[in-house]
This record gives sequence, structure tokens and C-alpha cells, in this order.
Amino acid sequence: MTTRRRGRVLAVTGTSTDVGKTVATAALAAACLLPEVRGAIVAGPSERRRSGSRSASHEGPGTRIAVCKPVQTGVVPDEPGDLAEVQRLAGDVTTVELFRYPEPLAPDTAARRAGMPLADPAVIVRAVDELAASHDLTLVEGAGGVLVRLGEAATILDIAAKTVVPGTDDGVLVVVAPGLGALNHAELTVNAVRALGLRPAGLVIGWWPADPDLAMRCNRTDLPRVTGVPVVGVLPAGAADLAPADFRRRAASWFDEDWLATLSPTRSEQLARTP
Ligand SMILES: Nc1ncnc2c1ncn2[C@@H]1O[C@H](COP(=O)(O)OP(=O)(O)OP(=O)(O)O)[C@@H](O)[C@H]1O
Ligand SMILES: C[C@H](N)[C@H](N)CCCCCC(=O)O
Ligand SMILES: [Mg+2]
Repeated sequence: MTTRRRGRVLAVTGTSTDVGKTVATAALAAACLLPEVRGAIVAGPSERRRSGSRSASHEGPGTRIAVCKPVQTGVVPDEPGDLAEVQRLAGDVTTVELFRYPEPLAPDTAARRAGMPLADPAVIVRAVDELAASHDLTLVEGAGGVLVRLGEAATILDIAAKTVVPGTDDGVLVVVAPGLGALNHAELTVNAVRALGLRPAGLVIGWWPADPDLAMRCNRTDLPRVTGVPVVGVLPAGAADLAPADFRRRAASWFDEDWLATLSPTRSEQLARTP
């Protein structure tokens, strides 16, 4: 029986469109590319914890990050989409987009209106598996919210169900808005993740203003309380407007340090788990 080397896979969904999935994906990629975090990701929590400090660097081959946007809508051929923004902000990551449709609509609707073939879930799953075989971390960004159809009766959760490895730190990252209304949207989204037997990997607040209002301040504790999922990242409002160098320098600080480090066990541990 051959075992394929396999890195970590995180599906990135959100409570809706425009909630900040792409910017959060770029921030997580940038954070994992930082040398000190890279050491933690490649070394795995046990080695990092032995060293006892975040600055422990592991002279591995470095973290290889892939970002897949299976289906992009609202762009015409050759127009930059989400992956262009990820590369602008995060830098050296592998990016793969598989299907794109011109109108800014749900992918299945946009495909039908364009008279184009619907996105094929099997193609998406194969592409994600190939990326995971050659990257330490593969982030897969859906389109819109969690139940948006990417193709024929396939959501980002159906893709995740066929690509994440149960019992590992793989899972589904949920990007949420900070304000009033977020509790309901977040719990509905997390319940949809769990309904497919998937692991919510954490909540990321897509943008946090300098002057949060009452609901926002309450949500910082209520979001994890009502969903049972920790807030593992909070991006400051304006993050996407930073110069890329500043974005990359600051990105790791927007995520929980221990969560970043547990993002992926060492490759050997992961290899052992891969059937
Ligand atoms: N923390 C932030 N600071 C500044 N701007 C932000 C931040 N997060 C998101 N934005 C902006 O908000 C808009 C929507 O963000 P983004 O494109 O990441 O949403 P999305 O959830 O990926 O949307 P889609 O469903 O289309 O993929 C973009 O213009 C983006 O630049
Ligand atoms: C065009 C937009 N930026 C996204 N790519 C697609 C959002 C689809 C949302 C569908 C819906 O929930 O109504
Ligand atoms: Mg996006």
C-alpha cells in the first residue's frame, strides 16, 4: 500500500459573500509563510513546543502554501479574481482556479445563464488532492456563503467532505462579520458544517473596526459561545488596504499563535494518518 505525502487542507467559507474570505485566506497564507510560523507549521506542535518559543525555526524545506478558488464568478477571462488578490497580499503561494463565469452571481446560476458547463465537483476534488500532495497547507475558498452551489448540487462543504481527512486538523474555517446579525449567521453556518460531519476549524472575524460598537464587542465572546467554535483570527479593518509588505509582516499577529502552530502536524505524523 503506497501512502501519499499529504499536507493540511482547510476549506474557507463564510457567513455570506463579501464577508472577507479572500482577505482572510491571504492573511492565513501570509502568516504561515513567515519564517517563525513556517518553522512551527513544518516542525509541528510537538517540536515547536519543545523549543518553547514561537521564534523556533525549523530548517525544513519551508512551508509550501496552495490556495484553490474552485469557482470564480463575476469576472471575464483574463480579469483578475480572488486569487490575484491573494497573490498580491500574500506573495509566494501556489494558486489554482478551475472554473469562472462572467456574471457576479452564484456559480451554478452564472453557469446556466452563460450556457456554460457547471463546475464539476470531481475535477475540484482531484485538484485539491493534488495540491495537498505537494503542499504543507492547501486553502480552498468557496464562493459566497456555505450553501452556495459551486456546481450541480455541490457546495464547498461537499468538496470538503471529499478532501479533508477526518481526525486531523483539517477542517472548515468560517469567516464572519463582526456586527449585529453575525450570531445567527455564524451559528447557521457552523451547523451546516457539522451537519456534514465536518470539523469547524475556527472562526475568523473578517474585519474589526478601530471603534467597535456594542454588538461587535459582545460578539467577541458570544460568537464562540453560541457556535462552540473558537475565534482563531481577527483581521483589522483596513488590512486589505495595507501595502503587501506590511500585510505580510503583520498577518501572523491577526491569528491565535497556538492555533497557527497546530494547523498541521509534522509531515510524518500526517503521512502515517493517510490511508
Ligand atoms: N480586513 C479588511 N480590511 C479592509 N478591507 C477588507 C477586509 N476584509 C475584506 N475587505 C474588503 O471587503 C471586500 C470583500 O472582501 P472579500 O473579497 O475577501 O470577500 P469574500 O468573502 O471573499 O467575497 P466572495 O464571496 O466574493 O469571495 C473586498 O473589497 C475586500 O478588499
Ligand atoms: C459574485 C460574488 N462576489 C460571489 N463570488 C458569489 C456570491 C454568490 C452568493 C449567492 C447568494 O447567497 O445569494
Ligand atoms: Mg473571495
